[in-house]
Amino acid sequence: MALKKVGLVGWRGMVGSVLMERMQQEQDFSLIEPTFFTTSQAGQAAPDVAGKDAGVLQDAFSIETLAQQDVIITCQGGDYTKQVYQPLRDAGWQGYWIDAASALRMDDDAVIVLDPVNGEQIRRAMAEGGKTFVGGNCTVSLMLLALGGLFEHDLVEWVSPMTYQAASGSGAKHMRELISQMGAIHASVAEKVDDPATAILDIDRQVADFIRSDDMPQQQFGVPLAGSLIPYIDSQLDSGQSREEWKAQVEANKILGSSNAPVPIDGLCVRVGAMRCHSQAITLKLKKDLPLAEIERLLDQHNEWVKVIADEREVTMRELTPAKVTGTLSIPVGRIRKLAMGPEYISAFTVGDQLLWGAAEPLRRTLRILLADA
Ligand SMILES: NC(=O)C1=CN([C@@H]2O[C@H](COP(=O)(O)OP(=O)(O)OC[C@H]3O[C@@H](n4cnc5c(N)ncnc54)[C@H](OP(=O)(O)O)[C@@H]3O)[C@@H](O)[C@H]2O)C=CC1
Ligand SMILES: N[C@@H](CC(=O)OP(=O)(O)O)C(=O)O
Repeated sequence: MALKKVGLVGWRGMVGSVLMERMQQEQDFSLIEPTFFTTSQAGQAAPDVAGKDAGVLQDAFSIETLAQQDVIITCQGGDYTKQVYQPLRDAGWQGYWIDAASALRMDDDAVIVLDPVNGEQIRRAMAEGGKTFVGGNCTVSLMLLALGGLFEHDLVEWVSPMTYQAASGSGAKHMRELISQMGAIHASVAEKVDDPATAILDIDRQVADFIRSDDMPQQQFGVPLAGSLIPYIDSQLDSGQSREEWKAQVEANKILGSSNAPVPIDGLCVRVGAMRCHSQAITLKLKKDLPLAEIERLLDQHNEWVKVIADEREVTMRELTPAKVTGTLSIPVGRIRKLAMGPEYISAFTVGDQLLWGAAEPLRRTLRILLADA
């Protein structure tokens, strides 16, 4: 079956825009007949992608129009998915649904897609008639790409990822607010910063007073992020975990196909003042004592994006940071060493762009697999 008709929902949002860029870079549009949907601008001109006239924007709530698509890719968010997905299926639509939102991830008939880790599972599901494919949570996908070599060889007894998550995970408005907070802090003390004679403790006091004041922009986050951090992401669960922390074990094990005997994965998720790269400091226990060189070899060879960074100061400071990784598909992993707790206890630090591998890239690669296998 030729799967040409692809409907795109959420394409002008932040994740959707990154997806559009990547689809253009990889010439995905040459393989499909795109239809662009909108929840707010139906009838306006569709974007010009790869010189194709895609007509006008279609109503993203029209079950009838959606049902004409072979494939729907949505980055519109969980509320949209909840509103539209089931009525579309109930109307008899048998097409492929590829989604960035978390709403359907843990459904039995949905596969969480991260093909460098579970490509076989994705292809098997497609061959067996699976129609629902959902991108994983960003920290989960980025962790599995970094540590895939150890999971693949069933070497991991447990993992504790402590995250340093970027503002982009909260959305575009939050990214703007982070920059506003940074600018406002500087503006509040600029003269003193420029005067080398000023006492640093005076500057510090003034900055602290400003950050705590009502003048600090915080409409989106509700609290300061710049000059501070937020040790809670997503909603509160009865388990004591945040929902973001809960996702780590359930989603990672679903991707790994180990939900029946899950690898324990649990840690704290923290928002920091990075723009769009999530970092994770990982403690893991191996099932056996392996030489460091072997651990590094397994990690490095797992996929073409992961890159082991030697545990040396200079290269780590240059290569293993959000500033270096942002806007790229690279997944560096470094600070790999044996911890004092024993030879099976390993540390690692990894960074990844949460809009690329963390959100958009697994979706377009799933479309590619579909197009190749159809
Ligand atoms: N942010 C992230 O890191 C991640 C997000 N996701 C998922 O993706 C979903 C979408 O996230 P995100 O891309 O950040 O959401 P955005 O808020 O950037 O975009 C969502 C929608 O808002 C509408 N919109 C209204 N005004 C504008 C505007 N000025 N510019 C662009 N779009 C506008 C668009 O819909 P329309 O054209 O219909 O009006 C757009 O598709 C999330 O809800 C989540 O489920 C998944 C992984 C990571
Ligand atoms: N919760 C993530 C971003 C996100 O959208 O995650 P999910 O797709 O699991 O809802 C963050 O804040 O960094």
